[in-house]
Amino acid sequence: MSDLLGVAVLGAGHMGADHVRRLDRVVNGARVAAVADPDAARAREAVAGIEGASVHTETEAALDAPGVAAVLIASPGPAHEEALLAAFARELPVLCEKPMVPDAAGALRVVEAEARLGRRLAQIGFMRRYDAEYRGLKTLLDDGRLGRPLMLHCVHRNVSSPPDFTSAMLIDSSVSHEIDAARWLLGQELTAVSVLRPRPSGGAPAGLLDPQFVVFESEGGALVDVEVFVNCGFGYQVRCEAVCERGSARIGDERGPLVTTAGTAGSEVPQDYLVRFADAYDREVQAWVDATRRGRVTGPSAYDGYAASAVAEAGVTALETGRRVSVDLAPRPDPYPPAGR
Ligand SMILES: NC(=O)c1ccc[n+]([C@@H]2O[C@H](COP(=O)([O-])OP(=O)(O)OC[C@H]3O[C@@H](n4cnc5c(N)ncnc54)[C@H](O)[C@@H]3O)[C@@H](O)[C@H]2O)c1
Ligand SMILES: O[C@H]1[C@H](O)[C@@H](O)[C@H](O)[C@@H](O)[C@H]1O
Repeated sequence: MSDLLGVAVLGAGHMGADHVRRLDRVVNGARVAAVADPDAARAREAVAGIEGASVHTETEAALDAPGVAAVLIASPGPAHEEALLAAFARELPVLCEKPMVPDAAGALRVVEAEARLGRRLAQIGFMRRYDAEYRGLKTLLDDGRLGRPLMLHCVHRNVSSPPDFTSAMLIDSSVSHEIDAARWLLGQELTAVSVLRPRPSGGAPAGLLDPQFVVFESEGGALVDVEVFVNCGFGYQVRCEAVCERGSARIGDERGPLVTTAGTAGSEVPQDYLVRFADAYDREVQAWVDATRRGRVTGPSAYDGYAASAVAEAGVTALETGRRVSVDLAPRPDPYPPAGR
Protein backbone atom coordinates (compact mmCIF):
# COMPACT_ATOMS: atom_id res chain seq x y z
CA MET A 1 0.00 0.00 0.00
CA SER A 2 2.84 2.40 0.79
CA ASP A 3 4.02 2.31 -2.87
CA LEU A 4 0.72 3.82 -3.94
CA LEU A 5 0.33 7.58 -4.30
CA GLY A 6 -1.82 8.71 -1.34
CA VAL A 7 -4.32 11.30 -2.57
CA ALA A 8 -6.41 13.76 -0.56
CA VAL A 9 -9.63 14.58 -2.42
CA LEU A 10 -11.16 17.96 -1.56
CA GLY A 11 -14.91 18.08 -2.24
CA ALA A 12 -17.09 14.96 -2.36
CA GLY A 13 -19.90 16.19 -4.62
CA HIS A 14 -20.62 14.94 -8.15
CA MET A 15 -17.06 15.22 -9.44
CA GLY A 16 -15.24 14.55 -6.16
CA ALA A 17 -17.16 11.34 -5.44
CA ASP A 18 -16.56 10.16 -9.00
CA HIS A 19 -12.81 10.87 -8.70
CA VAL A 20 -12.73 8.99 -5.37
CA ARG A 21 -14.29 5.98 -7.12
CA ARG A 22 -11.84 6.35 -10.01
CA LEU A 23 -8.78 6.57 -7.74
CA ASP A 24 -10.00 3.59 -5.74
CA ARG A 25 -11.15 1.29 -8.55
CA VAL A 26 -9.96 2.43 -11.96
CA VAL A 27 -6.58 4.11 -11.78
CA ASN A 28 -3.36 2.18 -11.10
CA GLY A 29 -0.76 3.39 -8.63
CA ALA A 30 -2.89 5.52 -6.32
CA ARG A 31 -5.10 5.23 -3.28
CA VAL A 32 -7.53 7.58 -1.54
CA ALA A 33 -5.77 8.66 1.68
CA ALA A 34 -8.18 11.40 2.80
CA VAL A 35 -11.38 13.17 1.75
CA ALA A 36 -12.52 16.61 2.93
CA ASP A 37 -15.95 18.17 2.56
CA PRO A 38 -17.72 20.62 4.89
CA ASP A 39 -20.59 18.17 4.52
CA ALA A 40 -19.04 15.30 6.53
CA ALA A 41 -21.83 12.88 5.66
CA ARG A 42 -21.08 13.36 1.96
CA ALA A 43 -17.35 12.72 2.53
CA ARG A 44 -18.14 9.59 4.58
CA GLU A 45 -20.45 8.32 1.86
CA ALA A 46 -17.78 8.84 -0.81
CA VAL A 47 -15.19 6.74 1.08
CA ALA A 48 -17.57 4.03 2.30
CA GLY A 49 -15.72 0.72 2.04
CA ILE A 50 -12.35 2.28 1.19
CA GLU A 51 -9.70 1.08 3.62
CA GLY A 52 -7.35 3.66 5.17
CA ALA A 53 -9.13 6.82 3.94
CA SER A 54 -9.67 9.46 6.62
CA VAL A 55 -12.61 11.88 6.56
CA HIS A 56 -12.31 15.63 7.29
CA THR A 57 -14.36 18.80 7.13
CA GLU A 58 -11.32 21.12 6.78
CA THR A 59 -8.87 21.34 3.87
CA GLU A 60 -5.76 21.72 6.04
CA ALA A 61 -6.59 18.64 8.12
CA ALA A 62 -6.94 16.56 4.96
CA LEU A 63 -3.66 17.84 3.48
CA ASP A 64 -1.84 17.04 6.74
CA ALA A 65 -3.45 13.60 7.17
CA PRO A 66 -1.14 10.55 7.30
CA GLY A 67 -0.18 9.14 3.90
CA VAL A 68 -1.18 12.21 1.83
CA ALA A 69 1.34 12.85 -0.96
CA ALA A 70 -0.86 14.60 -3.55
CA VAL A 71 -4.16 16.49 -3.79
CA LEU A 72 -7.16 16.34 -6.11
CA ILE A 73 -9.33 19.48 -5.82
CA ALA A 74 -13.01 18.98 -6.67
CA SER A 75 -14.61 21.63 -4.47
CA PRO A 76 -16.57 24.51 -6.12
CA GLY A 77 -14.43 26.93 -8.19
CA PRO A 78 -14.41 29.80 -5.65
CA ALA A 79 -12.72 27.47 -3.07
CA HIS A 80 -9.88 26.46 -5.41
CA GLU A 81 -7.46 29.35 -4.81
CA GLU A 82 -7.17 28.72 -1.08
CA ALA A 83 -6.80 24.97 -1.63
CA LEU A 84 -4.13 25.41 -4.32
CA LEU A 85 -2.11 27.79 -2.16
CA ALA A 86 -2.36 25.40 0.82
CA ALA A 87 -1.11 22.55 -1.40
CA PHE A 88 1.75 24.69 -2.76
CA ALA A 89 2.75 25.65 0.82
CA ARG A 90 3.23 21.91 1.46
CA GLU A 91 4.83 21.33 -1.97
CA LEU A 92 2.11 18.78 -2.77
CA PRO A 93 1.37 18.00 -6.44
CA VAL A 94 -2.20 18.89 -7.39
CA LEU A 95 -4.84 17.96 -9.93
CA CYS A 96 -7.36 20.84 -9.79
CA GLU A 97 -10.77 20.66 -11.45
CA LYS A 98 -11.68 23.49 -13.81
CA PRO A 99 -12.15 26.39 -13.50
CA MET A 100 -8.73 26.63 -11.79
CA VAL A 101 -9.90 29.85 -10.09
CA PRO A 102 -12.92 31.54 -11.66
CA ASP A 103 -11.63 35.14 -11.39
CA ALA A 104 -8.54 36.16 -13.35
CA ALA A 105 -6.84 38.04 -10.48
CA GLY A 106 -7.11 34.99 -8.20
CA ALA A 107 -5.92 32.71 -11.01
CA LEU A 108 -2.90 34.95 -11.57
CA ARG A 109 -2.06 34.81 -7.85
CA VAL A 110 -1.94 31.01 -8.19
CA VAL A 111 0.40 31.24 -11.22
CA GLU A 112 2.65 33.67 -9.35
CA ALA A 113 2.75 31.47 -6.23
CA GLU A 114 3.69 28.42 -8.32
CA ALA A 115 6.26 30.38 -10.33
CA ARG A 116 7.88 31.46 -7.04
CA LEU A 117 8.41 27.76 -6.23
CA GLY A 118 10.40 27.54 -9.47
CA ARG A 119 8.66 24.36 -10.60
CA ARG A 120 5.20 23.24 -11.60
CA LEU A 121 3.00 21.43 -9.10
CA ALA A 122 -0.46 21.80 -10.64
CA GLN A 123 -2.29 20.08 -13.49
CA ILE A 124 -5.68 21.60 -14.35
CA GLY A 125 -8.69 19.38 -15.10
CA PHE A 126 -9.38 20.32 -18.71
CA MET A 127 -10.20 16.73 -19.63
CA ARG A 128 -11.06 17.38 -23.30
CA ARG A 129 -7.28 17.15 -23.89
CA TYR A 130 -7.50 13.45 -22.83
CA ASP A 131 -10.58 12.61 -24.92
CA ALA A 132 -9.80 10.31 -27.86
CA GLU A 133 -11.78 12.42 -30.35
CA TYR A 134 -10.21 15.72 -29.27
CA ARG A 135 -6.75 14.13 -29.41
CA GLY A 136 -7.49 12.89 -32.93
CA LEU A 137 -8.55 16.38 -34.00
CA LYS A 138 -5.42 17.90 -32.44
CA THR A 139 -3.19 15.44 -34.34
CA LEU A 140 -5.00 16.23 -37.60
CA LEU A 141 -4.64 19.99 -37.15
CA ASP A 142 -1.00 19.74 -36.08
CA ASP A 143 0.08 17.63 -39.05
CA GLY A 144 -1.07 20.38 -41.41
CA ARG A 145 -2.91 18.10 -43.87
CA LEU A 146 -6.05 20.28 -43.79
CA GLY A 147 -4.16 23.56 -43.98
CA ARG A 148 -4.46 26.35 -41.43
CA PRO A 149 -7.56 26.31 -39.21
CA LEU A 150 -9.82 29.28 -39.97
CA MET A 151 -12.81 28.60 -37.70
CA LEU A 152 -13.89 26.31 -34.90
CA HIS A 153 -17.65 25.80 -34.52
CA CYS A 154 -18.41 24.43 -31.06
CA VAL A 155 -21.55 23.22 -29.32
CA HIS A 156 -21.75 22.67 -25.55
CA ARG A 157 -25.15 21.52 -24.29
CA ASN A 158 -26.17 20.19 -20.88
CA VAL A 159 -29.54 18.61 -20.05
CA SER A 160 -29.99 20.98 -17.09
CA SER A 161 -27.92 23.30 -14.93
CA PRO A 162 -27.32 22.95 -11.17
CA PRO A 163 -29.65 25.12 -9.01
CA ASP A 164 -27.07 27.84 -8.24
CA PHE A 165 -25.89 28.26 -11.85
CA THR A 166 -25.58 31.91 -12.99
CA SER A 167 -25.51 33.51 -16.45
CA ALA A 168 -21.77 34.21 -15.94
CA MET A 169 -21.15 30.52 -15.21
CA LEU A 170 -22.27 29.54 -18.70
CA ILE A 171 -19.02 31.22 -19.72
CA ASP A 172 -16.62 30.84 -16.76
CA SER A 173 -17.62 27.27 -15.91
CA SER A 174 -19.05 25.66 -19.08
CA VAL A 175 -17.33 27.55 -21.92
CA SER A 176 -14.04 27.45 -19.98
CA HIS A 177 -13.64 23.97 -21.54
CA GLU A 178 -13.96 25.36 -25.09
CA ILE A 179 -11.58 28.23 -24.24
CA ASP A 180 -8.92 25.75 -23.19
CA ALA A 181 -9.66 23.38 -26.08
CA ALA A 182 -9.46 26.23 -28.62
CA ARG A 183 -6.10 27.52 -27.24
CA TRP A 184 -4.78 23.94 -27.30
CA LEU A 185 -6.14 22.98 -30.74
CA LEU A 186 -5.08 26.22 -32.42
CA GLY A 187 -1.85 26.70 -30.45
CA GLN A 188 -2.81 30.35 -30.12
CA GLU A 189 -4.05 32.72 -27.43
CA LEU A 190 -7.57 34.12 -27.66
CA THR A 191 -7.49 37.89 -27.90
CA ALA A 192 -11.10 39.15 -27.93
CA VAL A 193 -14.61 37.95 -27.21
CA SER A 194 -18.19 38.94 -28.08
CA VAL A 195 -21.38 37.38 -26.74
CA LEU A 196 -24.79 37.33 -28.41
CA ARG A 197 -27.91 36.50 -26.40
CA PRO A 198 -30.73 34.70 -28.15
CA ARG A 199 -34.05 34.82 -26.30
CA PRO A 200 -33.77 32.64 -23.18
CA SER A 201 -35.24 29.17 -23.40
CA GLY A 202 -38.52 28.57 -21.58
CA GLY A 203 -36.77 25.48 -20.19
CA ALA A 204 -34.17 27.59 -18.34
CA PRO A 205 -34.70 28.89 -14.80
CA ALA A 206 -36.18 32.42 -14.72
CA GLY A 207 -33.47 35.07 -15.14
CA LEU A 208 -30.80 32.71 -16.52
CA LEU A 209 -29.45 33.88 -19.89
CA ASP A 210 -29.46 30.47 -21.51
CA PRO A 211 -28.48 29.80 -24.30
CA GLN A 212 -25.63 32.14 -25.26
CA PHE A 213 -23.57 32.44 -28.45
CA VAL A 214 -19.94 33.29 -27.74
CA VAL A 215 -17.40 34.30 -30.40
CA PHE A 216 -13.66 34.39 -29.74
CA GLU A 217 -10.93 35.85 -31.94
CA SER A 218 -7.46 34.28 -31.88
CA GLU A 219 -4.10 35.99 -32.19
CA GLY A 220 -3.59 34.26 -35.56
CA GLY A 221 -6.92 35.53 -36.94
CA ALA A 222 -9.07 32.41 -36.46
CA LEU A 223 -12.64 32.65 -35.13
CA VAL A 224 -14.12 30.28 -32.53
CA ASP A 225 -17.88 30.23 -31.98
CA VAL A 226 -19.54 28.38 -29.11
CA GLU A 227 -23.24 27.73 -28.68
CA VAL A 228 -23.63 27.09 -24.96
CA PHE A 229 -27.03 25.84 -23.79
CA VAL A 230 -27.08 24.37 -20.28
CA ASN A 231 -30.81 23.60 -20.00
CA CYS A 232 -31.43 22.07 -23.42
CA GLY A 233 -33.34 19.20 -21.80
CA PHE A 234 -32.52 16.62 -24.47
CA GLY A 235 -28.95 15.46 -23.94
CA TYR A 236 -25.31 16.18 -23.15
CA GLN A 237 -23.76 17.23 -26.45
CA VAL A 238 -20.25 18.55 -27.00
CA ARG A 239 -19.13 19.07 -30.58
CA CYS A 240 -16.33 20.82 -32.39
CA GLU A 241 -15.86 21.30 -36.11
CA ALA A 242 -12.60 22.71 -37.38
CA VAL A 243 -12.86 24.44 -40.76
CA CYS A 244 -9.44 24.70 -42.38
CA GLU A 245 -8.04 25.97 -45.68
CA ARG A 246 -8.22 22.53 -47.35
CA GLY A 247 -10.83 20.62 -45.39
CA SER A 248 -12.88 20.33 -42.26
CA ALA A 249 -13.05 17.84 -39.39
CA ARG A 250 -15.87 17.36 -36.89
CA ILE A 251 -15.95 15.49 -33.58
CA GLY A 252 -18.67 14.84 -31.02
CA ASP A 253 -21.45 13.35 -33.13
CA GLU A 254 -23.44 10.80 -31.20
CA ARG A 255 -21.72 7.46 -30.89
CA GLY A 256 -22.87 3.92 -30.29
CA PRO A 257 -24.93 1.66 -32.51
CA LEU A 258 -27.48 3.15 -34.87
CA VAL A 259 -30.59 1.15 -34.01
CA THR A 260 -33.40 0.82 -36.53
CA THR A 261 -36.65 -0.58 -35.23
CA ALA A 262 -40.39 -0.11 -35.58
CA GLY A 263 -40.00 2.45 -38.33
CA THR A 264 -37.40 4.67 -36.60
CA ALA A 265 -33.62 4.81 -36.55
CA GLY A 266 -31.51 6.36 -33.82
CA SER A 267 -28.77 6.16 -31.22
CA GLU A 268 -28.58 7.03 -27.53
CA VAL A 269 -27.56 10.53 -26.48
CA PRO A 270 -25.50 10.67 -23.24
CA GLN A 271 -27.25 12.57 -20.46
CA ASP A 272 -24.21 13.99 -18.68
CA TYR A 273 -20.47 14.59 -18.71
CA LEU A 274 -19.72 11.59 -16.49
CA VAL A 275 -20.89 9.37 -19.35
CA ARG A 276 -19.65 11.37 -22.36
CA PHE A 277 -16.18 11.99 -20.91
CA ALA A 278 -15.78 8.85 -18.74
CA ASP A 279 -12.73 7.64 -20.69
CA ALA A 280 -11.19 11.12 -20.74
CA TYR A 281 -11.44 11.49 -16.94
CA ASP A 282 -9.88 8.03 -16.51
CA ARG A 283 -6.98 8.91 -18.82
CA GLU A 284 -6.57 12.35 -17.23
CA VAL A 285 -6.30 11.02 -13.67
CA GLN A 286 -4.09 8.08 -14.72
CA ALA A 287 -1.73 10.48 -16.53
CA TRP A 288 -1.60 12.68 -13.42
CA VAL A 289 -0.86 9.74 -11.11
CA ASP A 290 1.82 8.35 -13.47
CA ALA A 291 3.55 11.70 -13.87
CA THR A 292 3.34 12.49 -10.16
CA ARG A 293 4.89 9.16 -9.23
CA ARG A 294 7.78 9.96 -11.58
CA GLY A 295 8.15 13.40 -9.96
CA ARG A 296 6.86 15.17 -13.08
CA VAL A 297 3.97 17.49 -13.90
CA THR A 298 2.29 17.25 -17.30
CA GLY A 299 -1.02 18.31 -18.87
CA PRO A 300 -2.79 21.68 -18.72
CA SER A 301 -0.77 24.07 -16.56
CA ALA A 302 -1.70 26.74 -14.04
CA TYR A 303 -0.99 29.30 -16.79
CA ASP A 304 -3.53 27.50 -19.01
CA GLY A 305 -5.95 27.74 -16.06
CA TYR A 306 -5.21 31.46 -15.72
CA ALA A 307 -5.58 32.12 -19.47
CA ALA A 308 -8.96 30.35 -19.48
CA SER A 309 -10.13 32.49 -16.54
CA ALA A 310 -8.88 35.74 -18.09
CA VAL A 311 -10.61 34.98 -21.40
CA ALA A 312 -13.78 33.90 -19.57
CA GLU A 313 -13.76 37.08 -17.48
CA ALA A 314 -13.59 39.15 -20.67
CA GLY A 315 -16.49 37.00 -21.93
CA VAL A 316 -18.60 37.79 -18.88
CA THR A 317 -17.94 41.52 -19.42
CA ALA A 318 -18.97 41.08 -23.06
CA LEU A 319 -22.15 39.32 -21.92
CA GLU A 320 -22.99 42.10 -19.47
CA THR A 321 -22.17 45.07 -21.74
CA GLY A 322 -23.01 43.72 -25.19
CA ARG A 323 -19.59 44.95 -26.36
CA ARG A 324 -16.62 43.16 -27.96
CA VAL A 325 -14.03 42.91 -25.19
CA SER A 326 -10.26 42.48 -25.66
CA VAL A 327 -8.33 40.00 -23.54
CA ASP A 328 -5.29 41.34 -21.74
CA LEU A 329 -3.15 38.38 -20.62
CA ALA A 330 -0.33 38.75 -18.10
CA PRO A 331 2.99 37.51 -19.53
CA ARG A 332 3.66 33.77 -19.27
CA PRO A 333 6.40 33.09 -16.69
CA ASP A 334 9.29 30.74 -17.47
CA PRO A 335 8.14 27.33 -16.23
CA TYR A 336 5.06 27.36 -18.47
CA PRO A 337 4.79 26.08 -22.05
CA PRO A 338 2.97 28.17 -24.70
CA ALA A 339 -0.64 27.49 -25.75
CA GLY A 340 -0.99 24.26 -27.69
CA ARG A 341 1.67 22.21 -25.86
N1 LIG B 1 -14.23 18.48 -15.66
C1 LIG B 1 -15.56 18.44 -15.72
O1 LIG B 1 -16.16 18.07 -16.71
C2 LIG B 1 -16.34 18.81 -14.52
C3 LIG B 1 -17.66 18.34 -14.35
C4 LIG B 1 -18.38 18.77 -13.24
C5 LIG B 1 -17.80 19.60 -12.32
N2 LIG B 1 -16.53 20.03 -12.53
C6 LIG B 1 -15.87 20.92 -11.57
O2 LIG B 1 -15.67 20.18 -10.37
C7 LIG B 1 -15.84 21.05 -9.25
C8 LIG B 1 -16.94 20.49 -8.34
O3 LIG B 1 -18.14 20.44 -9.07
P1 LIG B 1 -19.32 19.44 -8.64
O4 LIG B 1 -20.24 19.39 -9.81
O5 LIG B 1 -18.76 18.18 -8.11
O6 LIG B 1 -20.01 20.29 -7.48
P2 LIG B 1 -20.93 19.75 -6.30
O7 LIG B 1 -21.71 20.91 -5.83
O8 LIG B 1 -21.63 18.49 -6.72
O9 LIG B 1 -19.88 19.33 -5.16
C9 LIG B 1 -19.04 20.24 -4.52
C10 LIG B 1 -18.70 19.65 -3.16
O10 LIG B 1 -17.69 20.45 -2.55
C11 LIG B 1 -18.03 20.68 -1.20
N3 LIG B 1 -17.33 21.88 -0.75
C12 LIG B 1 -17.77 23.16 -0.67
N4 LIG B 1 -16.76 23.96 -0.22
C13 LIG B 1 -15.68 23.15 -0.04
C14 LIG B 1 -14.35 23.38 0.42
N5 LIG B 1 -13.92 24.61 0.74
N6 LIG B 1 -13.51 22.32 0.52
C15 LIG B 1 -13.92 21.07 0.18
N7 LIG B 1 -15.18 20.81 -0.26
C16 LIG B 1 -16.03 21.83 -0.37
C17 LIG B 1 -19.54 20.76 -1.18
O11 LIG B 1 -20.05 20.50 0.12
C18 LIG B 1 -19.90 19.67 -2.18
O12 LIG B 1 -20.02 18.40 -1.57
C19 LIG B 1 -16.13 22.44 -9.83
O13 LIG B 1 -14.93 23.14 -9.97
C20 LIG B 1 -16.71 22.12 -11.20
O14 LIG B 1 -16.55 23.16 -12.14
C21 LIG B 1 -15.81 19.63 -13.57
O1 LIG C 1 -19.02 22.08 -14.28
C1 LIG C 1 -19.63 21.45 -15.39
C2 LIG C 1 -18.61 20.66 -16.16
O2 LIG C 1 -17.50 21.42 -16.43
C3 LIG C 1 -19.17 20.05 -17.42
O3 LIG C 1 -18.15 19.40 -18.16
C4 LIG C 1 -19.88 21.09 -18.29
O4 LIG C 1 -20.48 20.47 -19.39
C5 LIG C 1 -20.91 21.85 -17.50
O5 LIG C 1 -21.50 22.81 -18.32
C6 LIG C 1 -20.32 22.50 -16.26
O6 LIG C 1 -21.34 23.12 -15.54
